[in-house]
Parts: sequence; C-alpha cells; structure tokens
Amino acid sequence: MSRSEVMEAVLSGLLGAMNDAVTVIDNEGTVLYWNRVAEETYGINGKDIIGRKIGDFFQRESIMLFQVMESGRAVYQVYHEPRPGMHVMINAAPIADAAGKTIGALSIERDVSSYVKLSAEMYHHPEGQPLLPAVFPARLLQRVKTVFSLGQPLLLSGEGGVGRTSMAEWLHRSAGRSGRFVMVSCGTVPEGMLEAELFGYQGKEERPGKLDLAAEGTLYLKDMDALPPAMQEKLAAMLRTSRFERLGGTASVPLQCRICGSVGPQAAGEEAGRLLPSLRYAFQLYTVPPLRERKQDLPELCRLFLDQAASKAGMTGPELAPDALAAVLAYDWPGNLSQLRNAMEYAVAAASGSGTVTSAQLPENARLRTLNELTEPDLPLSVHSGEWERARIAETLERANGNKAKAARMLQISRGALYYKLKQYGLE
Ligand SMILES: Nc1ncnc2c1ncn2[C@@H]1O[C@H](COP(=O)(O)OP(=O)(O)OP(=O)(O)O)[C@@H](O)[C@H]1O
Repeated sequence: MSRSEVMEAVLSGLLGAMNDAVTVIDNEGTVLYWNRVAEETYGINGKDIIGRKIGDFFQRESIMLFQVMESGRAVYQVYHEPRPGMHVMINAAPIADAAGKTIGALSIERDVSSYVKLSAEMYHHPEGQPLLPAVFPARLLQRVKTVFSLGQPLLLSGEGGVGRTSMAEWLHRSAGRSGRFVMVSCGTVPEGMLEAELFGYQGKEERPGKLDLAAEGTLYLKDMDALPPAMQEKLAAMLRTSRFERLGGTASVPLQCRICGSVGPQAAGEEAGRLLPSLRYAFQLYTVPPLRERKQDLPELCRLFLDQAASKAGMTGPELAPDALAAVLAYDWPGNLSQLRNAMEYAVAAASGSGTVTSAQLPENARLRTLNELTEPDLPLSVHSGEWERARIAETLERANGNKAKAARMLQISRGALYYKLKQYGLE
C-alpha cells in the first residue's frame, strides 16, 4: 500500500467514526466525502451525493463553502436550522495543498437539536420559584444558607457579576434579620477613612460605624481582598473575639451583626491572593460559579430576566427562539449575571412586544452568526421562499403523474435532491 492509500484509508475510517456530519468538496463544488452521520442527518446516501455538485442539494451550504474557499478563512459556530426542528452548528474550513493552493473545503456539522429541545422544555416549565433564589445554583444556596443561619462568617468568592452581593442580601432577608443589610465597598473607601467607617469613632464627638448601622442585621464587605493588611488583621481579630474597639476609643464593643464578605476568584485557590490567612480562615469560603460553568441553567435564567424586564412594562416575558437559545448557550457571558440580565433587557426592547426573541435581537457580542445571514446577499429571491419551491415541486410532480425520476428531470435536479426536498416539505 502506498502512503497516500494508507492516508486515504485512515481518512475514511476517521470520517466514518465521527459523530458529526462531515462534507468535503473540491474547488468545483463536487462532493468528495459524505460520512455516515451526514447520511443519517440529511437522509441522503453517500452513493447519491458523492461525485455530484453540492449546490444541487444545498444552496446555502454550498455558498458558505465557496465563501470559505475564496476567503481562505475558516468559520466557526455558525448556526443553521436546515429543516424545521433540526438545529446544527457548523464549522467550515478551506483545504489547501502543500503549495498553499486551495483545493477544496470541508464542513463539520454538529446536531444540537436535542440540546436546544431539552433546553426549550426546561425553558417552558411553568411559574418558577420567587426570583432571587432561583438565580443561584440550588445546592450552593442550600449550603450557604446553613452556614449563614449558624452565624458563621461567610466569604463568597467569584468573578464580577456572578451575584455575590445579591446572594448575601438574599441570605440576610431570608434569615429574617431584624436589622439592616449594610454594604461597604472595601476597594472604594479611602484607606485613611476605612477604620472610622467600619468601627466608628469615639472622641469628643461620637460617630457610629457601619458595624453599628448593621446591628442585628448583616454587614457585607464587598471586595475584601482590596483591604490593606492592617485592616485585615483588625477584622480577623474582631471575628476571633466577637468584639471590636472604635477608633480613638478603648471600650470593647460586642459584635452584633453577621459578617459576610466577597473576594475575587483567585482567593479560592491555593494562593489566597491578597487575603491574609488569618482573615481567610476566619470565614467559611464558598465559590459562586461563573455562568460559563452553569450553562444548563441559562434557559431558566433567561426566562427569569426576560419576565422581569417585561413585567416592568406590564407585559409577560417573550420567549427565546431556538436560534437565540443556541446563541445564549454558545456564548461565555464574561460579565455573568449582570451581562445576561442586561442582554435580556435589551432583547425585550428589541423584540418590542412580538412575543419571541431571535438571535438578531440579542446584543451584538452575544449573537450567533447564522447560515442565513452569512449567505444572504448571494441568494436569488426564490430561495427565500420555501413556499414557492414547495409549490413548484408539488406542481411538477403532478404533471409527471407522480413519477419522481421524471419530475427530477423536469426540475433539473438529481433524484437524491428531489427525495430530500420531498421529505423536507412533507410531500412524500
Ligand atoms: N438574585 C438576583 N435577582 C435578580 N438579578 C440578579 C440577582 N443576582 C444578580 N442579579 C443581577 O446581576 C447583577 C450582579 O449581581 P451582584 O452585584 O450581586 O454580583 P457580584 O458578584 O456582587 O458582582 P459585582 O461585585 O460585580 O457587583 C445584579 O446587579 C443584578 O442585575
């Protein structure tokens, strides 16, 4: 066996073993490979399509592959709904020979229908729980609730916008604390004022600190890792003894509030960042995960935020169309809950009462390119009109007295393509 024969065998083995639909064409658009999953996905046998022009079967796909060949650049994560109820994500790349000349292109399509459908089912489930707790991972919430109810100081680590502040506030509220929820942004209070701000001042005049304001309630120390070391030591001592002294005073005052704090994600790792160990170990540390690590919760989170945004205008929340849901699931949401909430508020405005949010109505960075958008400018008008095509096929079939081979000849498409289209339009 020559080396190229071996490579050929390896390639066809590889394509056959893949779980994604793979199409390979040459630079004329002739189909070279069509794997098992492609056969199953599109109901077209390899023997019917290999050696034929891809454009006879799929217009948009063929345009995209030609665009990829021309630009020499791959495209990733393109969303497409090839037929109603089927949702795929496409990656496509040009193929070059050793001299760098483009000799063809390939596309790999992953069927994400079951994921989108499953999400849509979850998404439609009836009235959720009250808003605040539903936004958080349920197990985490249960645990921190226990820690909080035992009166242990709680430290929430996580990226910006994951909801540490609102979680602390929810804990405070649900514990039925009689006092207030008081927040101190440790990174924004000037260093010289921090001590008086927190512990209060005792001299000729007396000024209460945030600890006093939070008596019988909760003091939330946001971004505790931004505190200077001396303040961290003081807080650690306060938590050890449950007492503190005011600035300028000598009396020891009992601690009368619960303490909760937040730190960046690095504090959860081995290296505690700028947090002193004495302070770190005065707290029970829990990590609030970023959205990209809890994508299964995204449909429900979207629903909550859509409902919330719409209810301000007295409307019920719109639903996410499958392409919008696929876009939401494909995006990583670096700004976490803040960004998702903002995107859903944007979508409610963009959908303007239509009841459905499409991918195009999401903020730009969260949108997914769709095959339709990618190929739109080059398509003849007729392709936009599935109804037109359906009617033409039905009418031709009638004229051919139901003879499919004859109808395919009259339409100047292959029989395989006709069978595919009959199935697509439910004309079988
Ligand atoms: N339970 C919730 N219900 C409704 N909206 C929420 C909830 N939790 C978070 N959000 C939204 O997410 C945003 C970020 O939440 P939060 O301020 O609690 O995050 P954080 O982790 O403290 O981050 P940062 O330090 O960046 O504020 C909120 O302003 C709000 O828009």
